[in-house]
Amino acid sequence: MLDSSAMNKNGMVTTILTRIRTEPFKTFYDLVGKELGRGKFAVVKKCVEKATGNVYAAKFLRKRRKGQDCRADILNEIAMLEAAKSNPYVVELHEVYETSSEIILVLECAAGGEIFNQCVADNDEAFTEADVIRLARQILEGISFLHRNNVVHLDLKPQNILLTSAQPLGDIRIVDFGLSRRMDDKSEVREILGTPEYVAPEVLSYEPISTATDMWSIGVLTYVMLTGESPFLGQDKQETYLNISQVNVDYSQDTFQGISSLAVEFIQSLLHVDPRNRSTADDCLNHPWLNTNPHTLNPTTTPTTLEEPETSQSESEPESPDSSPELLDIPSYPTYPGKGDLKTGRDTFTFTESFPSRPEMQQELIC
Ligand SMILES: Nc1ncnc2c1ncn2[C@@H]1O[C@H](COP(=O)(O)OP(=O)(O)OP(=O)(O)O)[C@@H](O)[C@H]1O
Repeated sequence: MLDSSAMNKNGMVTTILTRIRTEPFKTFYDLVGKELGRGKFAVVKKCVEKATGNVYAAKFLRKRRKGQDCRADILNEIAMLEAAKSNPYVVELHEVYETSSEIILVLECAAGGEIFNQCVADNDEAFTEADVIRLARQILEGISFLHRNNVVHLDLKPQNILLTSAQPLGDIRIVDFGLSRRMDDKSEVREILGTPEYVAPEVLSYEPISTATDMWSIGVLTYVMLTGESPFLGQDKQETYLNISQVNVDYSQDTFQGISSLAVEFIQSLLHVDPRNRSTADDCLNHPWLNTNPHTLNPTTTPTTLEEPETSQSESEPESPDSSPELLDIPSYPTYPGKGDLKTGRDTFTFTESFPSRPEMQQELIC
């Protein structure tokens, strides 16, 4: 459990237990093969520990980003990984090195790559519903562990769920704790960050963030894993935000062809505007969809129309987009968009460009 005294006002923790080594990384590791992946400020490369021959993934994180010192953000990422150390579904942190310009996280290597690849794969390589049930259980066990330890991930998406092997299909590992925060009962965390397609409505409306914020993303993630389509992705970011704030989701039989109605119910239990109405990770683990023999599941018979936005709004729900100050910055509101054949995009953003009404937040999110 993380020590709350080590937490700053935004839920960031910068006190870590891991010793940061300053010897040259290459004295102990050889870089091998091609890059495993990259994000905005990091590149991840496969490496072999010379002493043991063990393979790891070295994540090279730049300390300076857009002219700002972001070492504290990296320490926070390390602290979050430490908090999740004993969970098998969270990537394991082996060692940390530091140079004048970078911090290198030596992580367990998840050799099967991102589940994103299978989400957008052609039919024979795409996940079956039985695969999704098994992987969703693992994701939820990892997330339930994080939430019990007061950690919210805040960037759950198919690019941050990796596989130990792709074929045969292995187990999942949750990665990228760069946006993760510690929650406690005493302080509220409100931040504008995440990846537009996966981000929860309360993030867009600058309401407090909670463990339920991750649960929304799990609803989106499950949708993408089952259908290969991103439920809220619009033609541009504004349309995506509008789709999210109105919970404009296509649950049509066309989209959910051959998928059980229990799966649809499971997703619906997560995609509620009001975070209090969303299932928790433990509720999800008890949901019948994850506890039924996949071979006995019946394909869906859900309606073919777009879901109506939720009508009864509580205090914490954003009101209609017209009265939401953040969304008022959006230049024009499209009417309900036709979804067409949208596939999931892979861009990661912080919302620095899209919320000009919150300069103080933008400053914070420059990293
Ligand atoms: N432990 C790992 N094993 C194998 N591949 C990894 C591992 N960690 C990360 N990767 C690959 O590198 C990519 C980038 O890693 P990660 O998301 O942690 O970087 P990031 O810079 O924090 O990303 P972002 O800009 O999305 O915040 C991942 O999507 C994945 O493809």
